[in-house]
Amino acid sequence: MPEGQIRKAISGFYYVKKDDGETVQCKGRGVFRNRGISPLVGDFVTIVREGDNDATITEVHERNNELVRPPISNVDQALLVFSIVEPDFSLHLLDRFLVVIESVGIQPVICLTKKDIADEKGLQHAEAAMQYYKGIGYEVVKTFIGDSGLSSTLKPFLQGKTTVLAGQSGVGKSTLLNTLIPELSLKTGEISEALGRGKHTTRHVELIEVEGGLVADTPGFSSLDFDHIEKEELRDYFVDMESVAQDCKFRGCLHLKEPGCAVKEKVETGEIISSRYDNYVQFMQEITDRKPRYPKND
Ligand SMILES: Nc1nc2c(ncn2[C@@H]2O[C@H](COP(=O)(O)OP(=O)(O)OP(=O)(O)O)[C@@H](O)[C@H]2O)c(=O)[nH]1
Ligand SMILES: [Zn+2]
Repeated sequence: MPEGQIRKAISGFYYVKKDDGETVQCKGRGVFRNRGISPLVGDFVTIVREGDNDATITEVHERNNELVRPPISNVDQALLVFSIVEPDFSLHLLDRFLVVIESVGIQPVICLTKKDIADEKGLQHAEAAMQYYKGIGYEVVKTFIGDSGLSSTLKPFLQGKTTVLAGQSGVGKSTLLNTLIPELSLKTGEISEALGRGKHTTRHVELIEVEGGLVADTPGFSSLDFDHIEKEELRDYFVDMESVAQDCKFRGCLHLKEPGCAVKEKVETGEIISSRYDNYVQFMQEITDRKPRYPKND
């Protein structure tokens, strides 16, 4: 039976790109609903043909991961968009995004925008910070509006991967997507403000082939809470801490008040920047303060 990937979903129909390159419109089987599975864009599926133009999805293969916003599965990478100015670059927000993205098993790539309007001070601040993040293994790219070389800058990152864009409002996600996928024409800041609330009309999600990879055509992923993260897990999402944790005196060290903590030593010497550690402590507090969750009754 043919296999393929759901690239688009609109009003009950799924558009499956088969392994042989053909795209087929498919219905989902009712049986999925009974099992609580709803096929997602990004899913690898098995289909059966029913006549020339119709087909049904008979099986959804196991997912590597799935996101709620945007609703897609099997995402490899998030392009984490941060502007150097307007809004100002924030290390706190960067660490927050990194933790959330690492926690769902997606590789982050940091993308700095608006270098064309950044002043010397803002640029230096962001660049100094980026030296550190590169040092702990993160990829960093810089872009600006109207950058004609954008596709080739991003090509090595997009190739062979499924990518979503993430970042706070106004950083330039739609602008980036429009430059990468010119036929999209997503509304950017100025226009959407004029239209007021109307901009949040629901639209379908699609995975579009760009530079040898797939990019979700929607700037999603803005939920930044730690609801799904446990206290003992948080440290694993700080790569720089995780890599020295084996030198802590206590095996289960949370790098807080424990004696002989290798992480705190590295913060003292400056090998781990203090903003990272401060953010870790603050996120830990948020998780600790979280109200206990009770199972829902419905
Ligand atoms: N100067 C400059 N302006 C930019 C750049 N990128 C985006 N902008 C502007 O910043 C504003 C916001 O850009 P958007 O692309 O709408 O930002 P967004 O991240 O999609 O914002 P939301 O839709 O609110 O999530 C727009 O006015 C863009 O024209 C850039 O690199 N340089
Ligand atoms: Zn420790």
